[in-house]
Amino acid sequence: MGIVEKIKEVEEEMARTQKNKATEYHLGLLKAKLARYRAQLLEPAAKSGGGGTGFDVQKAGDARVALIGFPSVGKSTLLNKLTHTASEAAAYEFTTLTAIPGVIEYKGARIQLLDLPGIVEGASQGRGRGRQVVSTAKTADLILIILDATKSDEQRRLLEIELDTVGIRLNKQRPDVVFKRKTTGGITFTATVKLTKTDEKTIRTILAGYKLHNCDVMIREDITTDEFIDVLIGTRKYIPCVYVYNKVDAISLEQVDKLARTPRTVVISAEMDLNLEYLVDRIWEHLNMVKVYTKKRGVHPDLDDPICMRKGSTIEHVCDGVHRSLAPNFKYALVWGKSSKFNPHAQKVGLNHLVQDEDVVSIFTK
Ligand SMILES: Nc1nc2c(ncn2[C@@H]2O[C@H](COP(=O)(O)OP(=O)(O)OP(=O)(O)O)[C@@H](O)[C@H]2O)c(=O)[nH]1
Ligand SMILES: [K+]
Ligand SMILES: [Mg+2]
Repeated sequence: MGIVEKIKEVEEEMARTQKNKATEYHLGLLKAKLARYRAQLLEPAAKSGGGGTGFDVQKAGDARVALIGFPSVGKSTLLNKLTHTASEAAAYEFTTLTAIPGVIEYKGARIQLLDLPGIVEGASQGRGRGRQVVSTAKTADLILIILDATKSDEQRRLLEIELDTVGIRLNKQRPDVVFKRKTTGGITFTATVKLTKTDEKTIRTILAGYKLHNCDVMIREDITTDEFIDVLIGTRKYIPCVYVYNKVDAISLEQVDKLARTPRTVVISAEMDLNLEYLVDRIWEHLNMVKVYTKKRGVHPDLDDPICMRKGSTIEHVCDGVHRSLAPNFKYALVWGKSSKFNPHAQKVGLNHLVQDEDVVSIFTK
């Protein structure tokens, strides 16, 4: 039996099993099994067709944004409008057959935008080029889910399922769980908060299902059973996403207004150039980018050429952004701005100092 059939079997068993206290552990086991099969399905070595590798497009710029959607929702039209790239756009489905990169230049940052083939329901199971598309999506810092405003909203849920199936967790944080494998000593289980959505017994059942008999588990957040399995599997990607409804030129103002009020949603018309600047602003915001200006001694900072990094970056990242030789020869840095303890005055800091948006940094070497 192939993995796809095995998955189907487990899914059917889960559907048959009534959800109650008595079946909770059994369902937990099935969930773990399902997660394992799905992980296998995406391994490059899997025999069941396709493999799990994405399109081979080199990462470029300061961040990567992937366009995901069903065929003919306007992904290529959008790429062409936002970047100086020509990706074929046409009225028939599956116009785009591979990944086409373009670059958005914004606030001194270079954001790579990836146009991808349309995916179909079941993409994650290997239908169409779906597996390659969703694997490529895993490499993105932000996913734009492109939706056709003239079509049913079911498309959004279906796309979310496809991405979830390949291990992409949209708009979620990695669960706050410490998990350590050991060679002896059995299982140590600690929860620092009250667990209302899962319990110790379920978790121990799952650990047994994975043949994990020696490990430390410390749960610091009220997680679900599924979230615990995510931690065990370990290869989940936590990626923010923005829902983009295209073709709003073709629906009523009332409908546009309703869509626009949904969280994390932007309404646009790629063809009519509606709201595209606003979309780029939101892309920037959700990428959580910070830009830092560097300053040489005795001169003003260079405001035209900031270094752009993801939020959570340090002085070490700033050094690497200037030149590879800088960090190894680093002595100290002076930082002005929000991250300085003495703002508006400078603070002397080391490589581990976290920078904030619009900081000015001077680096001193040995
Ligand atoms: N009314 C309207 N039509 C649009 C808009 N954007 C794109 N289209 C049309 O939608 C059709 C599909 O556009 P594409 O850009 O090829 O769509 P795609 O998502 O890249 O399609 P695939 O590559 O086949 O998956 C074309 O006929 C476009 O002219 C829009 O904002 N409004
Ligand atoms: K098309
Ligand atoms: Mg296309």
